[in-house]
Amino acid sequence: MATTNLSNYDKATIPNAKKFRFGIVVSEWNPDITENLYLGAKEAFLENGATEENIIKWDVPGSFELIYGCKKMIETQKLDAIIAIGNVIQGETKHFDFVCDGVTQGIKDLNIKFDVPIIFCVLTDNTKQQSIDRSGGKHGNKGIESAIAAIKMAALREF
Ligand SMILES: Nc1c(NC[C@H](O)[C@H](O)[C@H](O)CO)[nH]c(=O)[nH]c1=O
Ligand SMILES: CC(=O)[C@@H](O)COP(=O)(O)O
Repeated sequence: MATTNLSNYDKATIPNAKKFRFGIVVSEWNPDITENLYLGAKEAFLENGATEENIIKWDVPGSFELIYGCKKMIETQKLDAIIAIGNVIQGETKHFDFVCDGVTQGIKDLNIKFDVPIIFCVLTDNTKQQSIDRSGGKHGNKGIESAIAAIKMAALREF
């Protein structure tokens, strides 16, 4: 099955992020993965003109808590876009299915309810290796891709 890697982007096609303020909510489950996703996103923001003081990071216990964390961030911070970062890896039970579906639906609902785009950067993988490959490995870094999406959506939000 094809795996799309958008981590290598043409900077000339990305709006300058200097005037935007971004939030990043990061799940503490699988921190080796989520921290790499966060660092990829932060570096991409900075590379495209964002400033350190305009990148707000909050940590939450797990991917399911990304929903409340993003909601609270929207309600208390003045932001142009948010990235929700998590990594859910299949275990022995159906809990994987419920966490993945719950966070997907929750983030979708927030995108509908509020006027701040939330980018879905939750890796939902069968194996740890799949997560490694997508957080700075052979399939790129989904954190970078999410930051580019956040910049584009922040620009779109201005219309
Ligand atoms: N198994 C994983 C979880 N599970 C925890 C849930 O996200 C949540 O924190 C708990 O159900 C309490 O509400 N979370 C991940 O992010 N990744 C996993 O692999
Ligand atoms: C996605 C999860 O919550 C999962 O990693 C927990 O593992 P298990 O299904 O073996 O309890």
